[in-house]
Amino acid sequence: MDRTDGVDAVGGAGDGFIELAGVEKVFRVRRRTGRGRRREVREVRAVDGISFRVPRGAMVGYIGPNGAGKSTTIKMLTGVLTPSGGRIRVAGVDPSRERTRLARRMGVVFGQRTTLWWDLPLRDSYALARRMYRVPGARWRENLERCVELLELDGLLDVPVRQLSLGQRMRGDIAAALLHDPEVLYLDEPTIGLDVVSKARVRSFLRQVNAERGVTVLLTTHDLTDIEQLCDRVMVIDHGRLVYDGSLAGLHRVGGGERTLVVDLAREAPPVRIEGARTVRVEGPRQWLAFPADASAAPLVARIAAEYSLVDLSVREPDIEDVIARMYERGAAARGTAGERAGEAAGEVPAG
Ligand SMILES: Nc1ncnc2c1ncn2[C@@H]1O[C@H](COP(=O)(O)OP(=O)(O)OP(=O)(O)O)[C@@H](O)[C@H]1O
Repeated sequence: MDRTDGVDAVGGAGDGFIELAGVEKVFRVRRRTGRGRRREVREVRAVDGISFRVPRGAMVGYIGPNGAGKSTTIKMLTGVLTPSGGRIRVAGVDPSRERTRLARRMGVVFGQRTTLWWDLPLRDSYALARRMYRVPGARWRENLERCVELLELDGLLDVPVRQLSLGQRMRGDIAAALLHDPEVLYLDEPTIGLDVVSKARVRSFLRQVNAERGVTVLLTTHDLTDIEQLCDRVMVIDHGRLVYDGSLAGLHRVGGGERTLVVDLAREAPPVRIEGARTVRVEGPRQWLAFPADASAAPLVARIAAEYSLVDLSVREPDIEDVIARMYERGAAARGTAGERAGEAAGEVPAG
């Protein structure tokens, strides 16, 4: 398999701005069971020996099914949780030991929760954060202006957070995470529940922040389009273990899934017949065409446009759950730890 440009192979050499070596997190859950209401302690291995390195300035996807251990990893990276085993370094610092020192250097967005003050307008939330991080006034104003412009927050700064739509609130949260010039940004489902337009805005902003300021970004998402549009590298976690580290195209190759091209024609037509795709659904002028997930949609679009009158189109990524299930079916999720595979030349390694 070919190595992805700019990708730091798992456990390989390079500037590991974020470094995890054999990291584990075990939760002990107490519950009362049976008639006697006996107390039982159950162990949940949320993260089970994960190793990877992310170089400074990279934008990396961290994906997996529900309960895989993504949020737990992010909480350990931010220092909110202490690992049960292994070692974490972010910019050379142990996050759980020096959480406050690191807090100034990182931004965090949890898509399902806001870090903003619910009853305050965005502007006041930002002013409070500015005092907390002690950012010089001129720098703060410059950052705020840039975020307001790129995230289209103008007109929203004086609205109390609870009155904002989900998309507006998310953009407000992303700005809040960046106003103190962090070197690293952790995003946990930043596009969850957003409409297409808001998703596009958020993605374009993240691309700019990464390119212009060199902010290192670790992104968890259920939407593979986020990964496709933002990340050269994706890591897949399942049951607390890293099962893949490489490019999205490589993941599709080992997962062997299909993407769907949704086309809107000018009028109803019989199922489209073109080479490289098969029509799986027709509803009025809209048709769904499945094609191999590691293939490009561009030639298909060109073929359809040449023969049909095309009004609109979009590409849908397969579900993460399906991709991972197929990886296991095909035996592509290899045994052995990610660290052990460091010697292998591939950037696209099914790890496991
Ligand atoms: N504080 C906790 N106490 C006990 N178990 C926990 C705790 N936090 C997480 N877990 C368990 O650890 C496992 C991993 O959870 P985690 O939230 O990290 O997964 P996730 O990949 O982020 O999932 P999702 O996509 O659903 O948010 C799950 O089985 C979860 O129930």
